[in-house]
Amino acid sequence: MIQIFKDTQQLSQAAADLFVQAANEAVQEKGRFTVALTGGSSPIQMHQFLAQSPYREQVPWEQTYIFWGDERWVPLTDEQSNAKMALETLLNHVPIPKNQIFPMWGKQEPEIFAQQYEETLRQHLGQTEPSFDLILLGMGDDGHTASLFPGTAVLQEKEKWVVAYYLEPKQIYRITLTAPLINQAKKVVFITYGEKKADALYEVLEGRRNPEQYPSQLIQPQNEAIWLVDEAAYRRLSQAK
Ligand SMILES: O=C1O[C@H](COP(=O)(O)O)[C@@H](O)[C@H](O)[C@H]1O
Repeated sequence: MIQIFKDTQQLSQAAADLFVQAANEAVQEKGRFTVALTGGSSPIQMHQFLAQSPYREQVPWEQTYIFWGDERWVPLTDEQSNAKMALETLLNHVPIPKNQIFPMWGKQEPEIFAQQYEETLRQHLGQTEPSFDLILLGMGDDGHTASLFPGTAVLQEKEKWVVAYYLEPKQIYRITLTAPLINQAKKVVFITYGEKKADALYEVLEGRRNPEQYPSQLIQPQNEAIWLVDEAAYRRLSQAK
């Protein structure tokens, strides 16, 4: 499902609304809410809404468990850290217990950390049908999502939930949830805006199937993904209609 917004403020507010709704539904149903945040710049405005009234009071923070969809393998003090961004724009401003926040960063080797993160997820996502209540995703100009980058081996992963690997072009380790786990989520929301995303958005949603080049095509959750896009990102799709 695609929802189109005039500007990033309206789009980010809609994302915050979906967050509040998913959180309350999950807590009503089973007493807790598990969510994976996205990194990059796209979620910042949504975080700022959630950190302020009236949104701040509408989220059951005491019952919320925060994970990440992906991370650059850098300490929490590094400007590249997705967790640092989320702490500064959202998590440091809301009453969430600190032991319910699970950044993708540790002192061990990234591959070992990935295995341990998966074990932690297995303890939190439920036994019978393990799934996140909500996964937020962004999309890069190249069609990547989380750290599922074009042409990487992680795109073929069928078993593991979390994978760390060296991303040669960017000269950095990345750690990411895999498509099989993302697709088990109860709700997946993409936050995508800006002219620079227009070509990739078109290819992902209307182009021929080619997830090696456009990994966002791998995201096909049991319940349809919700794409929140602005008019600039939607431009090529609107021309095609
Ligand atoms: O590297 C990453 O990029 C994508 C897209 O970032 P954005 O700045 O265009 O929003 C992001 O979704 C991912 O979490 C991040 O690690």
